[in-house]
Amino acid sequence: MSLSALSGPRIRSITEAGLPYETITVEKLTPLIGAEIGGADLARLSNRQMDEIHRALAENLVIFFRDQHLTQEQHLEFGRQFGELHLHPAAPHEPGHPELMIIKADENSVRANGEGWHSDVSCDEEPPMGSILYIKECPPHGGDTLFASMYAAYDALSDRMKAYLEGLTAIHSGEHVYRGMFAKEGVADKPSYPKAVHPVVRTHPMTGKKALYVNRGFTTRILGIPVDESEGILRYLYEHMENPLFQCRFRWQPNSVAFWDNRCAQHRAMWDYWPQRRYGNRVTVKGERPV
Ligand SMILES: O=C(O)CCC(=O)C(=O)O
Ligand SMILES: [Fe+2]
Repeated sequence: MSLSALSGPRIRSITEAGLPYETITVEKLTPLIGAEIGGADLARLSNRQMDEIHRALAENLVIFFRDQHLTQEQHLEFGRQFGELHLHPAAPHEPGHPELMIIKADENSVRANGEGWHSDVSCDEEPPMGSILYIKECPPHGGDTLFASMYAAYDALSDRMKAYLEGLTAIHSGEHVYRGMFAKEGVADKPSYPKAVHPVVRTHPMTGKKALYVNRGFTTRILGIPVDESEGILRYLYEHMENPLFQCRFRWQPNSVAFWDNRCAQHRAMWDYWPQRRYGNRVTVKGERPV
């Protein structure tokens, strides 16, 4: 994301925190994370609604919309209003639309997308800022998605642990995640997958708040400490961040949309509905190098 994208309406919307919303409704799922937004048709948004959606995302980390009827183009266009779109390094996409990732599980699946806790594509040098998942078909129950606040997980660490983590960096690797993952969907493997080094604690560029930034999916090793120490610390941090106190859980209906901020939230999809089918598309917005 360019620096100019961080000025103007985005900054203004954050500074309005605490004021009532005028053009949308915002119903929190929990005090710390998640809110359902009403009164917004994502295919037709006023500038004021866009500002308020920005602000609702910054305040709630993940926001949900019901009963949306978007064409593929409208889904992409909604994403573009938040920045350039990200191309997934491995996952299948809709024909003719490389930015429209397919999220699908049915009776033939041996896996589903996002079954473990992760932040999307954190193995990229510049991991995506946000992901906009539009589920079109889902079972009557099951297939929920869990989200966890990495601000809350960071805040709840002891001062000693915060001091210890300060300045540490970790390797995030896509290799073990993506190699062979989409073979069944007919996607050939690439020669290599992204790998990056990111700070263990990052500062959110819009809110200025600190968030834990290691995840079970991609983070393989904290640098600058012995391997066994890295394993021990990562194991502790993963257990810590999976405390239900930091989470919300979204129950999908057909035509729901979830928009999460990968910089401060992790998520995990529940594949508890086999052999039923769940289908949708994800549009992913590019982000910046974590600092
Ligand atoms: O299917 C879901 O609920 C989430 C899957 C996932 O991890 C993603 O779309 O990034
Ligand atoms: Fe994901």
